[in-house]
Amino acid sequence: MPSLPSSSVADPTPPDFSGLWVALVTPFRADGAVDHAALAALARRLAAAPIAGFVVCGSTGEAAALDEPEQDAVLATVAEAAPGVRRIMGVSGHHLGRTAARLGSLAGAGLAGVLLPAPVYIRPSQAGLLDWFGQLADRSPAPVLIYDIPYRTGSTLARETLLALAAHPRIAGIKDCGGDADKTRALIADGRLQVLAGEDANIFATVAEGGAGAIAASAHVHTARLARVIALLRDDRLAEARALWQPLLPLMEALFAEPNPGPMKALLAARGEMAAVLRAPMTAASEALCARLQALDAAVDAAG
Ligand SMILES: O=C(O)C1=N[C@H](C(=O)O)C[C@H](O)C1
Repeated sequence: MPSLPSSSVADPTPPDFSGLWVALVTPFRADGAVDHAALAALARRLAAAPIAGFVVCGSTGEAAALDEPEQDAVLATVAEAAPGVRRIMGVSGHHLGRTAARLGSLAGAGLAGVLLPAPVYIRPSQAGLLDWFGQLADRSPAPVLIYDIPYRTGSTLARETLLALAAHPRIAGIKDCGGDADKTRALIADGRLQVLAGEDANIFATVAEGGAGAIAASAHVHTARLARVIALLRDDRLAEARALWQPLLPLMEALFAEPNPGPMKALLAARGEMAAVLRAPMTAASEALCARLQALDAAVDAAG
């Protein structure tokens, strides 16, 4: 196994990423511009729930369709609307120098962390992935969460690679969309990375097996309920957690029945919180799914 490049000095206190992080959508107006008023109102509403914080400009935030000034403006709006809530910023790319420079540009942003995926489109070797994350972590102004999402990046991070990266003092956790339960368990057993479920339907299993929490797009709705599920699981109160979780699952599955974040934006639009507008190539959810989402959303409320 290749070794890590040189790294920075360890943080004295390891950061705590446990709990529920909301992977924020970026609302757009009908003319396609970022709807900062809707974003601020959304951040204020969610800040009242017991969340760990926000993930800004992740895949749910349509970061790939935002230029850097827009991403900075989105981050600023969230920080201003909910100043007491921690923020993780998504940073992705496939050019090492430009991605490192982007990280450097966020130095004064007061971030709790950055969420870094593998370089998209390139499909490097495991040694190349180790180098990518190691070099970026060396230069990151905030603790790094590895975003393991092979179906978006095209690169699978092997268990050995992740365990090697866990030795880096700036790499604190993983958003786990890896689709490999054995790998998830090995990381939890190893204990150095905080494992956050990144697939909404896997939240229960991951946290029940010792994961620290979740980063979830579905957390825009029934937020307190989902946060409670995680808290109960972390407290070994399985039956109570299951009772709250089960009514959420059909809605969660429907929220990913079409490409995220179309369904979530449709539901938030039906609640009057924003327009159901996405930037190309993402598309709005179908009318049939919108109707189903509203029925499933009401069913969670009815479940009490
Ligand atoms: O943006 C995120 O973070 C999330 N992305 C996943 C995705 O790739 O669609 C879903 C998850 O709920 C949060």
